[in-house]
Amino acid sequence: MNPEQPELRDAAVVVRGDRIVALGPRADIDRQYNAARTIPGDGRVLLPGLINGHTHTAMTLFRGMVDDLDLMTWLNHYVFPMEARFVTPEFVRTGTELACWEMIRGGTTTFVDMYFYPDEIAGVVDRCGLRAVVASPHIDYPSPGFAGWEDSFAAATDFVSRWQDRHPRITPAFAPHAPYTVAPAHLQATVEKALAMDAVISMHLAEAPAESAYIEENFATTPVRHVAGLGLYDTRLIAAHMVQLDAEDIALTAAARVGAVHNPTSNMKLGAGVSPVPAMLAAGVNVGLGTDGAASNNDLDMWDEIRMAALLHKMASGDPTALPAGQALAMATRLGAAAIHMGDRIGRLQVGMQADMIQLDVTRTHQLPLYDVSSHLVYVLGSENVQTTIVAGQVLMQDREVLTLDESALRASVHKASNAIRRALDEQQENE
Ligand SMILES: CSC[C@H]1O[C@@H](n2cnc3c(O)ncnc32)[C@H](O)[C@@H]1O
Ligand SMILES: [Zn+2]
Repeated sequence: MNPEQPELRDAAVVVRGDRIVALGPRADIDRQYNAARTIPGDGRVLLPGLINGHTHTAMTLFRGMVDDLDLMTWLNHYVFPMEARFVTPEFVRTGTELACWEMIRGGTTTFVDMYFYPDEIAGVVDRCGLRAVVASPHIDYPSPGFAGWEDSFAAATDFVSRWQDRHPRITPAFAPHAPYTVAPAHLQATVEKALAMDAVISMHLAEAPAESAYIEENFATTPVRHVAGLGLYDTRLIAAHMVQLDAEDIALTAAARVGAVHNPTSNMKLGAGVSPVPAMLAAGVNVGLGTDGAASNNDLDMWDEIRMAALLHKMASGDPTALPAGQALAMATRLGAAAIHMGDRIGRLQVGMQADMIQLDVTRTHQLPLYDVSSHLVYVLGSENVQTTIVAGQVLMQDREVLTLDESALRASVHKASNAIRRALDEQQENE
């Protein structure tokens, strides 16, 4: 994933503290360094850790709650009411731990989260060792813990000011929900605060036809031009979805260096449409990949997203050369890092970069033979091949054992939280 350096075979990487300090042929490294600890790499591919550019981690507890609906029905009739009823700090702690467990097992080392009770999320990130952008949500309607815009925006501002530059692996951010749930004046207020505090903004943008219709009817423009006109394109914006775009929107996005995060599984499942990813990449937009929440996916497996993206754009364009394997892989690593405004720190195996790395086993009989590494990673392997997950030089999983979370305690908490949700779903079914 370092475009200047070809794939290395029989190589070694040296880590000191949280950084990569050397990499090259194993024989050279062995001569120059006397490592205190060595992790063998025979039969394994070493890659930069995967970057999930858009998710709602605690929604793992809503996995499979309701399926096969369009975005607005799913949100307004099911998700928002269930969130109002069940989302508490404890719910978020358990759901985020479950998500982090799944991400560590699947080789995701960085994620961008937008969910309620962000201090709980930051606490889990601190303990489990992952890296995250934790974005504090604000929305014009009542949401868990808040009556509406005023208090949710005040809490987001407080969260960003308390976490900015405080933790080496946690980046706080603002999260206005979407252009159809946050008024223009409130989006402008977010821009002012984010610029003053040098903070990132993460938001849903141009996701589905209903959003475009609402913005066209109320503001006579597209969602992208609407938010760009309010100043969001002058900030370090991470725009999730970016499906409903025209050529002018794409040019604006490229020029503003706005990061776009493509969520192929969620877009397909909610019938939101096909994001013009090949056109964005051709225009120079940094396009990353995300899972969205487990309630619209229904997992947080980035290998699925990589493969879905590579296949979806071939099918949608009728062009089998669209989004080749290497480009799909770059979207989950190097390009994804740039899309979330962290391209100087993560996404590449290179001296000076953070030591966020994963090892995949490539020796399983049913997955043989291996001819081309990129092709194999995208079209053959999956999360079950990830053997080792390392973030900032700390080993979070070795030989598929997660070292930083307690699996049996986590299973008990998930059981407790999901029992209450199951009872509510049963009641709802009885009343329908
Ligand atoms: C304010 S961010 C958290 C908020 O977003 C909701 N959400 C989850 N997935 C999506 C999506 O694809 N589009 C729009 N909103 C989404 C989530 O349920 C929370 O309420
Ligand atoms: Zn989302």
